[in-house]
Amino acid sequence: MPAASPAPAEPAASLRILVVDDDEAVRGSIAYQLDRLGHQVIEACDAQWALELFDRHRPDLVLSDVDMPGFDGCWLARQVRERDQRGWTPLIFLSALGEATSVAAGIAAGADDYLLKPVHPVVLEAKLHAMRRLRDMRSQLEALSEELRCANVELLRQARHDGLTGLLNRRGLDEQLDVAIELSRRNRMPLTVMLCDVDHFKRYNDGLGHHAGDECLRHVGALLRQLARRPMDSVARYGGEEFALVLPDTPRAGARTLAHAITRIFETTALPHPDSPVAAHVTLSGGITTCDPGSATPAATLLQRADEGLYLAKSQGRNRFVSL
Ligand SMILES: Nc1nc2c(ncn2[C@@H]2O[C@H](COP(=O)(O)OP(=O)(O)OP(=O)(O)O)[C@@H](O)[C@H]2O)c(=O)[nH]1
Repeated sequence: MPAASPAPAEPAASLRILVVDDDEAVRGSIAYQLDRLGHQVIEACDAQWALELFDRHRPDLVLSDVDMPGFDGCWLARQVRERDQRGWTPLIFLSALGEATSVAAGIAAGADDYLLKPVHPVVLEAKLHAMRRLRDMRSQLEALSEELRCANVELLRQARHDGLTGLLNRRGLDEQLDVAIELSRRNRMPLTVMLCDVDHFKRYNDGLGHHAGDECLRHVGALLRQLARRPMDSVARYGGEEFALVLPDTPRAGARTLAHAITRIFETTALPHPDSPVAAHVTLSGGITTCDPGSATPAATLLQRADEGLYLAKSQGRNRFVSL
């Protein structure tokens, strides 16, 4: 019975292969075989030159002799693995040294396979297919881990932002506030915190429906963002219809100016409020507190003072800001 011929290998996608051998005839013969299989070949006659070419071309695969003058294949394998820490380049040793200890040392140095020279062309082709499969798996893994990384970044972003307005949520603001307090202490800058609340928002919802209420909150958020637009300013939806602003390097006078601008922009935008005893448009009440340069007042104290100011603004007739 005729010997079964090897199963035809799937066509190999072109690989960039670094061939390292000090024997020009051996190197040329391997390069010729690889070239015929459609691969792109880079040749090096010693380990040091191979490493330079590896850095320059980042090949898909390294085929290297082990016993070479100067640095040997094991040295090359170790260097490649060191440079490869974020990825993985398959490396196969082609050697005339077939003792078990040589094979073990080659694999320990970082090789993925160890073939005895001369290598049968069919065996070499089969090994290339195996390495290509591994390379493709690695690419898929890399793509997957990049997807996961992006998903994690998005999850972190969502954990700190409010879905309705796109502003920071309470958690995001608390973090920003801690950073702002520390910065204000170190740089001896004043720090202002404002809490604002939409006046008679229950009536707004009751009159126009929750959907319109949501739209109104988006609008309020956008207006506040528009005014508090310094790079270090933070605007957050702090809860239901309550918004918070953290304004580093903002003294009392600056805070008053901003509060005035907020009241004015709601007047000029005049978003109708059909059932507000305060005005025909949506209005805000707010509490303001400013800590003096370097005082490092705790976050809870600042928020409590701003909340007391807000309570006073509500009780004094709404549509105003009270600074404490
Ligand atoms: N549409 C909508 N309404 C919300 C949301 N979160 C909270 N609210 C509503 O906001 C209203 C807040 O009502 P209150 O706390 O009584 O305050 P208010 O009516 O604004 O009255 P004052 O603050 O005293 O001026 C409630 O009706 C909540 O249901 C939201 O995400 N969307």
